[in-house]
Amino acid sequence: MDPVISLREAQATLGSRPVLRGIDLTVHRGEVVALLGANGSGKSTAVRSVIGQVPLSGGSVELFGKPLKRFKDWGRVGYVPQRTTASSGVPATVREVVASGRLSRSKFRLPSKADRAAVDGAIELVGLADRAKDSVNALSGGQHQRVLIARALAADPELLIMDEPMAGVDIASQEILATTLRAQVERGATVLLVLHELGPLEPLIDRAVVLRDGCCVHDGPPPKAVGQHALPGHDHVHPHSANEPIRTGLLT
Ligand SMILES: Nc1ncnc2c1ncn2[C@@H]1O[C@H](COP(=O)(O)OP(=O)(O)OP(=O)(O)O)[C@@H](O)[C@H]1O
Repeated sequence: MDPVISLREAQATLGSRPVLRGIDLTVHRGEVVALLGANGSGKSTAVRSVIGQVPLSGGSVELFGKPLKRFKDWGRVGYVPQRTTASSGVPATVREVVASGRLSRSKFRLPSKADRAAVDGAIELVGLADRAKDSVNALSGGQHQRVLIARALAADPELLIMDEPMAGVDIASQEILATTLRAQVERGATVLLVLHELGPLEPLIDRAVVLRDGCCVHDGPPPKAVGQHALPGHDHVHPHSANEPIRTGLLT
């Protein structure tokens, strides 16, 4: 098995708070792994440490078998940050934002025919072809999310890391994204997803890793949703106190 992500004994402190307290997370080539856990359990921090946005205070990260410090091949990695807007304050069209995701592949030369086709293909995949020339400022929250996903797909990444890609996306669009992701997996992509609910992605998930208070408490088959959490359309974030058992909606 060929590890694409290896996080070993990862520790991170934000402010004065220990947020990752010795996490092991390995994602092998071609696997689809869901990172689950209550609000504040450290999921975003874990994925941000994988791409070098959060420095580790202990432990190590490797990407494609290389220590993060020596990893330079960012065109192989697509990242969708936790819900944010695709707009940077500078007016940009959907196409321009998605094309920015191709820069790591096109090495800042003029875009080739293949670059343009990849950008168009990514926009098509997320169902925004008719909005390609619109300003991202004119999009809804869920459409922004789809632009960010298209931006990550534009470089044809071998590894896709997505932080709650379904947040705020309606069921119909979730189905579109599930189909998009299935196509990526079929072409051999490796995927790490932070999720609250597996929803339409459930059939794609090979393994689930559950965090609690910065520690890994489960690494294995995805837990089955039961009760109201299994209902289609169930999509809410649970308020969690530190002493409450984890109820991700998947474990109960
Ligand atoms: N920049 C920061 N400075 C200080 N503490 C932070 C910072 N970012 C996150 N934290 C804290 O780290 C903990 C983990 O945050 P993180 O965003 O990784 O959780 P999460 O599991 O992704 O949560 P959610 O499901 O709400 O997105 C939280 O307690 C949070 O308050």
